[in-house]
Amino acid sequence: MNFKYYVKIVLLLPTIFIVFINLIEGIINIYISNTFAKLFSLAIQKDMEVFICNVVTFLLIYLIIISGKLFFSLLIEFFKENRIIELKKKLFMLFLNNKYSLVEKYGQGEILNRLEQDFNDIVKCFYVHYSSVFSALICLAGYFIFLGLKNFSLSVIFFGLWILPIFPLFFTIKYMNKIVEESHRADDELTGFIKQSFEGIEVIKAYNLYEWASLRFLSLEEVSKKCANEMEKVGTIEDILYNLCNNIAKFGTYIMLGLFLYKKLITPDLVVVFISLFPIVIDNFKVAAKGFQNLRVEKSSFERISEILNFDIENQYGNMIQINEIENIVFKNVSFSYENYKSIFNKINFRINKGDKILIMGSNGSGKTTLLKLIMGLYESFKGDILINGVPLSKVDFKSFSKHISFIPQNFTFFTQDIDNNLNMVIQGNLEDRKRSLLHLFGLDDILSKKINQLSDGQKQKISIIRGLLKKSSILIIDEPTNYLDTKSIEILKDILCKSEKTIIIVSHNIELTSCVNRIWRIENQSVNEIAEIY
Ligand SMILES: Nc1ncnc2c1ncn2[C@@H]1O[C@H](COP(=O)(O)OP(=O)(O)OP(=O)(O)O)[C@@H](O)[C@H]1O
Repeated sequence: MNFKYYVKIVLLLPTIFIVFINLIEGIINIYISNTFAKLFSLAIQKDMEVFICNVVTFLLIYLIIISGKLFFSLLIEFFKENRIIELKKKLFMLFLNNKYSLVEKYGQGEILNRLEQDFNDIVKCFYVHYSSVFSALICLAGYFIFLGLKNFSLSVIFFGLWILPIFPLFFTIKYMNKIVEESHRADDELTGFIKQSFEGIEVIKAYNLYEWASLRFLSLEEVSKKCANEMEKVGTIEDILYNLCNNIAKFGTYIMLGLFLYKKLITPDLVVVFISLFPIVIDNFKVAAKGFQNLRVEKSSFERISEILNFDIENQYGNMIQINEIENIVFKNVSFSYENYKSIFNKINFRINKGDKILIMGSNGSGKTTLLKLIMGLYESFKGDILINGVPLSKVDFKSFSKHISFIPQNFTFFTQDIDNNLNMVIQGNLEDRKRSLLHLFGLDDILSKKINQLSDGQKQKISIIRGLLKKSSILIIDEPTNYLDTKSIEILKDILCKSEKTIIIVSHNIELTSCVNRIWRIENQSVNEIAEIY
């Protein structure tokens, strides 16, 4: 036979079978309800006490299930709200406490949204999972106490039949997991692209990228839709298999009940209870099995959150050695690479002494900024030793260390729109005069009335430099300060750096700055070479 037809028949068979079973079920239902009515009146007449007892116990099981579900939902809500706040707080504290690797690992900015979403998914999954397992267990317990004590082997046979429908779910779990993961990825990419487009709308307009952006959106949307379709397909197959097994179990139950009733092994009121319990047990098992399925899908989210919630800030960052003054910073055989990327530094060695003025040079991407961040103690995942006054970085209290460091980054990071606030937040004591004189020196006298986003890039760079100069610190670390500066401003900066008594580490391609440094380093081939030492 043609393979295609064969496949079609195999796929059609379950549907035909389900229609057939439903048909028979309908006929049986009419017959059973008819018979029940007769048997009931007989049962009530025969043993009213047993009948009432059975019905009350059955109602009790229902009550426990409903109140249990309510209890679980309240518990989870309580747990969720508290944990989400705890999660945010912990994240914030972790980032403040120099767990910089986390920022690098999960991406700045995105992490909070991502983790909160993960967390909500997990809580939802846990709620569904736990409350259904709870309901299924109560139901089963009631079932065995209620019926099992009267006829244990009979109860086991029915139990075996009733759990039959959940087996197909376990076969689809693996495939479903893969599709759900792909779907998450596709959704993330689509959302990321929309966000990028919003942020980069100027570029899209300036370069006339409407068509490209629309096409990119459509292609990402298509992938997203494809995943959603796949999920729906697997869901349908899952439903067909579930319904098939469900009907087989129902069919088997009815036949056996009829048989036992005929042989007088059970009483008619027990038959009613068996039939009423059937959908409760099966439905809860199904939801519980689905809960397991979701739990597996959410495993990676769960791991991410656990890593953060289980991180013991007190132990990790408590009892650290305080740094009162930085005498020297020593790198011994330090190697570093960003997670899963090729090595940036391979066994580098150097010593920075108090009062050194070091210029770091190197081609784009050679690792200059990375080296500055390593010196500032921002990364924890390096190999080798970084020693502050001879103390390993891992034992140094980060806050007491960073107090001595001032950093002028390559990009402009400001925390409020108010220029004066951005400067004042780093100032200790009364430095109003110094602030005014620096602003004057860089030609920014009337700037304080403006907002950050009203400044030109050169003016922003100057504010960033002034902020770095205003912080009371013994080490000044500067990353490419001259990108947007005019020649006059470069001269002013050079003059300030030359006169400064601070330890200065400066990354720059600007050769003019060499005149006021005593050491020049070049980064190449994953190593740091001292190319000049000037006394
Ligand atoms: N977060 C990161 N994850 C992975 N790789 C990174 C990350 N940050 C930087 N890199 C890579 O590390 C290398 C060094 O980057 P770094 O910014 O230190 O270079 P740089 O010498 O300062 O460059 P530039 O002169 O362009 O500013 C580059 O190849 C870069 O692609």
